[in-house]
Amino acid sequence: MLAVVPPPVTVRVPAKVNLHLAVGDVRPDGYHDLVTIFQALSLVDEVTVAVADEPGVEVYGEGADQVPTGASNLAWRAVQLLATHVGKDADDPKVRVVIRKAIPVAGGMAGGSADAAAALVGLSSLWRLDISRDELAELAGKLGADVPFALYGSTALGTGRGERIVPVLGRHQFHWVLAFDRRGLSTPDVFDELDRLRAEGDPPRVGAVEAVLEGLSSGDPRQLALLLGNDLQAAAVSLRPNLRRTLRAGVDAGALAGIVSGSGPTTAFLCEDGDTAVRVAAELAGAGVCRTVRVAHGPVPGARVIATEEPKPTPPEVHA
Ligand SMILES: C[C@](O)(CO)[C@H](O)COP(=O)(O)OP(=O)(O)OC[C@H]1O[C@@H](n2ccc(N)nc2=O)[C@H](O)[C@@H]1O
Ligand SMILES: Nc1ncnc2c1ncn2[C@@H]1O[C@H](COP(=O)(O)OP(=O)(O)OP(=O)(O)O)[C@@H](O)[C@H]1O
Repeated sequence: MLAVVPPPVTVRVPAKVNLHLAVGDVRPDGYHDLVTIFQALSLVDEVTVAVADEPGVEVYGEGADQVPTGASNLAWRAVQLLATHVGKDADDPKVRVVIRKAIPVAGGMAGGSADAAAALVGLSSLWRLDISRDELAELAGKLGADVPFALYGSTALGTGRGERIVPVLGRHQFHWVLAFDRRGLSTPDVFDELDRLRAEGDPPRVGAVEAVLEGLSSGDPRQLALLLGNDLQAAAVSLRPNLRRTLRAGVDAGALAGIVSGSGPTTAFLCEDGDTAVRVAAELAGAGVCRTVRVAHGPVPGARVIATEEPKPTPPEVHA
């Protein structure tokens, strides 16, 4: 009898921006305690997993040449972790992973984490596993602090290393412009720089998270704009002083506020509405302060299997 090979599974997974990122002291394990509000945006990677005799990873799209295709690829690490968890051979899982990237690499938007979350969801379907999202989230937390959020998407409060996720309810959409920088930034370097700045002085700290939750529930981008904040911003700007100019240029172009996204160097600009976002994007692209500009909205759902015929959204792209 012929064995039936299941068809490939494609998963769409969003980038994130941190609307609020409060960083505590460094812990004995080298991580920092965080209180953060994540929002998933309509800037997505697509990850396809397929049964294959020749295992491996292929990467296409935004920044593909900077992404490892070997054992250090986060999506491949997810394959191996899930294989071990369900008793398969992690060294020969008979899976091929194809990643189509739109999320900037080392951009502070959790692109690698998103791909890992997508691989977990895709394999659960390919291998027909009876595994809940909460069980997947347990595994996801072992891969990186940002991975569990990419499973859930929408808007959520993250605590611990950022891996403990509680959904934030809300039905309002917000409109963003994202400015990609010319080169990526290493997340550990940015946390180290914050520790250094704190040892030397008193870099700004964000306010209380409750105010941001209220701003979100109001649905008023003007109110939310006043409350956006990121403790890592001073460190990212210290390592990349050009970000100061980018942040200024976005606000000059008509955004309500701009912040560094996570550990940067991507900057995210909150706009009044979708039309304003397109105008701000065009002006920012013309200002020559960044590599590429994208328009996005959020919140959007987390990693989910898509029908193969579902068209990929193509956010307006403007090259600076
Ligand atoms: C900056 C954020 O994107 C905000 O959401 C995340 O905190 C980073 O999450 P991530 O990239 O998934 O981080 P991981 O891959 O788990 O950790 C990479 C490195 O970042 C630093 N790190 C990360 C998360 C955290 N809460 N404290 C840290 O100090 C540590 O040096 C760690 O070794
Ligand atoms: N699938 C992947 N996609 C992107 N980068 C990957 C992937 N797997 C491994 N990496 C490595 O991880 C590094 C960080 O990439 P990533 O895009 O996740 O950063 P980031 O968006 O700044 O992450 P975060 O916001 O979670 O800190 C890259 O420099 C790359 O070498």
